Amino acid sequence: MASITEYYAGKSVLITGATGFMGKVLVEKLLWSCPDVKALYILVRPKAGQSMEQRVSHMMKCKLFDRVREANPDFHKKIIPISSELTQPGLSISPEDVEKLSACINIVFHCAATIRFDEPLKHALQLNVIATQELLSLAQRMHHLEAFIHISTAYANCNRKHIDEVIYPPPVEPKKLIESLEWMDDGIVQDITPRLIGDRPNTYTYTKALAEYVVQQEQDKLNIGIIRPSIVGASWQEPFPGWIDNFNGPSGVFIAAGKGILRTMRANNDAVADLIPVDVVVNLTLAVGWYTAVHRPKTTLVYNCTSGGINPFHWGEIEHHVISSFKRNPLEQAFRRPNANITSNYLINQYWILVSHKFPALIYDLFLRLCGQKPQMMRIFNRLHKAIGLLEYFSSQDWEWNSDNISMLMTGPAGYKGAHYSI
Ligand SMILES: CCCCC/C=C\C/C=C\CCCCCCCC(=O)SCCNC(=O)CCNC(=O)[C@H](O)C(C)(C)COP(=O)(O)OP(=O)(O)OC[C@H]1O[C@@H](n2cnc3c(N)ncnc32)[C@H](O)[C@@H]1OP(=O)(O)O
Ligand SMILES: NC(=O)C1=CN([C@@H]2O[C@H](COP(=O)(O)OP(=O)(O)OC[C@H]3O[C@@H](n4cnc5c(N)ncnc54)[C@H](OP(=O)(O)O)[C@@H]3O)[C@@H](O)[C@H]2O)C=CC1
Repeated sequence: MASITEYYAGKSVLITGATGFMGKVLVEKLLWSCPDVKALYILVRPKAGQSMEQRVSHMMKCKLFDRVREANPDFHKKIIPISSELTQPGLSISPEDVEKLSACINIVFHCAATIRFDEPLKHALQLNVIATQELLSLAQRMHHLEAFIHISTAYANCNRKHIDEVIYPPPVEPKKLIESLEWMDDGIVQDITPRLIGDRPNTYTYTKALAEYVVQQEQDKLNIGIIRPSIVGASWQEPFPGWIDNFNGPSGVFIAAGKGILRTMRANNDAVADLIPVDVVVNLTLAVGWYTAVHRPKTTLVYNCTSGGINPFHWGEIEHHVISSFKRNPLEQAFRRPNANITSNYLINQYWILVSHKFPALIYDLFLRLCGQKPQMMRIFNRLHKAIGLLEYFSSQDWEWNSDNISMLMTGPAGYKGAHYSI
């Protein structure tokens, strides 16, 4: 049986979301560990005044790609950008590119999504659900497709306490929701969003749950694997320890604490902080791609890519590690010396917000005004409070994820022993 590295040799891979946090690490790892991969087709849109080509060339200069660049200075030749805006009909891929992809792609990794917790429902639906449907339709036109791997989230079913590696019935039939929202203006959609999302905390988890369902609907036609990572953090080992390029999830909170801005946050000290390093998720993704293509499971397998069941780490411990490490390695231009407390008590948290956040911000802004400068601290705190308000749901409770399929992959007859793909 082909090893993971052997499997990818000579294959053409399509990746969505390759410019994102996880997508970049996936591209790097494929180029590094599977040097004989034939080509990586990546769907990219122009953004922020940069063309698709400029964005890709900028991305390849990133430190993340140092080891690949050193091993093969021509590595960029394997990356083939395809212009695509996923929110447009047909993913706005040109007919020529559709032909090209249909003729050569062997495996699809669908990473693109909006991961914002405050995304308006229509947009979250458009990107996370409708674009996924469009990609599935494109995949069905691919003559040599061996596997379609969809990246979901462990929190797609966060309205449950125990989460198995199954696709749960969707909160609503996606097709009906898409049809209904089509004629509604944004104001109406905003008004009914809380009723629609029900016991889920945001449009992100809601639309990711719907996306899992639409992916599963194609299981008779495609060979599918679904990966559900929990809270994806900085790299553990590869390409080097500690790589991260965003403020998502807890990383923005950590930086705010390191800058001495964040002094208090509502979280449950004893709740499991289900963090998973990005390189572990990427290793699993490549292993799942290989397993799905080679073993062709009869039904869609779901992989809960979580850490809490194996190596639990708690928010209380994180607080200690974050603060002590910023005390040892202080950040530049900190507002105050780092010192943060997490509490599960609403009133205590409100008290410390007043005393340790708002009052110092007020004083500092007054000082800035007196110096003839624009006040800024209260604005920063308001944004921080909005962000942590959206994150608290996840740091205040525990979930239990079954991870039998991950164990099967690592230790079962598939023989995946983790060499070069530690999970
Ligand atoms: C010391 C004690 C520590 C104890 C830790 C305790 C608890 C940890 C807390 C939380 C853990 C829960 C994590 C749950 C994750 C669930 C897992 C998932 O499924 S994945 C996807 C996760 N998605 C996200 O994390 C996205 C969340 N972010 C958003 O939804 C939005 O960014 C927002 C928070 C609503 C803010 O939106 P806004 O429009 O106001 O800002 P922008 O996003 O446009 O960003 C503007 C600007 O600010 C920077 N930024 C963004 N977030 C932060 C932040 N948290 N802290 C600091 N700065 C932040 C951003 O980079 C932009 O910068 P620039 O303008 O320069 O580009
Ligand atoms: N980060 C996390 O903690 C977790 C993430 N996940 C899942 O992992 C996957 C990747 O997440 P992550 O890398 O963190 O997310 P990022 O936000 O870093 O990346 C999102 C990617 O999607 C692309 N994208 C977004 N909108 C469009 C669009 N309209 N057209 C084309 N491309 C678009 C982005 O492209 P562009 O650069 O052009 O914006 C980017 O490449 C997602 O499916 C997410 O749900 C699951 C659990 C946790």
